[in-house]
Amino acid sequence: MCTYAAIVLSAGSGKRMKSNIPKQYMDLNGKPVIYYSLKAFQESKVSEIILVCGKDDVEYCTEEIIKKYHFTKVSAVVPGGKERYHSVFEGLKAIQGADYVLIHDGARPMIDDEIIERTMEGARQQKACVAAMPVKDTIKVADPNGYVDHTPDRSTLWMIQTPQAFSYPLIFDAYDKVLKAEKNAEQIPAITDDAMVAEYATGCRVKLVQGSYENIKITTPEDIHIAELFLRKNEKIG
Ligand SMILES: Nc1ccn([C@@H]2O[C@H](COP(=O)(O)OP(=O)(O)OP(=O)(O)O)[C@@H](O)[C@H]2O)c(=O)n1
Ligand SMILES: C[C@](O)(CO)[C@H](O)COP(=O)(O)O
Repeated sequence: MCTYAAIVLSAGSGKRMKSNIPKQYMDLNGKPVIYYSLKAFQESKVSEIILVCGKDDVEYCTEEIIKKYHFTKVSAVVPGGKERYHSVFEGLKAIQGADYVLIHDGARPMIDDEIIERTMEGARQQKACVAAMPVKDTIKVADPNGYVDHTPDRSTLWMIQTPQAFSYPLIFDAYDKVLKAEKNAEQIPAITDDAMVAEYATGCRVKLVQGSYENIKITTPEDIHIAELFLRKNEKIG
C-alpha cells in the first residue's frame, strides 16, 4: 500500500490581494480560505498533512483552524520561508514518512477529491505530475516596450495548478539540491512551481494531469467573489 502526505502552503503575504489580512485567512462563505484545502485533504486518502504558515501564525493556525475544525490528519504546523519554494522545503522536511507527496497552494480552495485522486495516480505512475488545464485565451509574448513579439501555438499551452505530486525521495532530493545551490550563491532559475524544481534538479519528465477550471488561485480581489460563486454552485457552503 502506498502512503501519501500533503503539504498545504499558507505562508504567503498576499501582496496582490491588497488585503489587511493574508488572503488565506480571509472569509470565504463563513470559513477561512485555507479551511477548504485542509478539508479536502482531511477527507482524502492522504495519511498526513503538513500546514506551512507564516512564523507568527503558527498558534492561530493550530488553535483557530486545526483544532477548531478537527483536522486530525495535520501532523505539523511549521513556519514557512521567504519565497514559496522555501516554504515547500520546510514542509518536505516535516513529513514523517510517505511514498508520495502532494504539494498544494492553500490559496486554491476549490480543490476536490477527483483532482487529488488524479494527481495521486499521476505520481504513482510517473513519479512527477501537476494538475493543469488547457489555456483558453490566446497568449502573446510581449517585448519590453509592450508590443507583441510573437504568438505561441495555443495547443501547446497549459495553465498549471496545484496539487503537484511527486515521489517523496525525488522531490526532497531535488529541493535539497536547489536550495544548497542557492546557499552557495550559484545561479538558479526563478522558481514559481514545484515541477520546475524537479525538472531543473533531476531532469525528470513531469506529466500533466487534468485539474479543473474551478481550481483557481485566490490572487486578486475579484477571485474571492468567483470562489464564492463556485462554492454556492457546488453547495459546499455550511
Ligand atoms: N513564501 C511563501 C509564498 C507563498 N506561499 C504560498 O504559496 C501559495 C501560492 O502563492 P501566491 O498566490 O503567490 O501567494 P502570495 O505569495 O501570498 O501572494 P502574492 O504573490 O500576491 O504576495 C499560497 O498558498 C501562499 O500562501 C508560501 O507558503 N510561502
Ligand atoms: C504553483 C502555482 O500555483 C502554479 O500555477 C503558481 O506558480 C504559484 O505562483 P505564485 O507566484 O506563488 O502565485
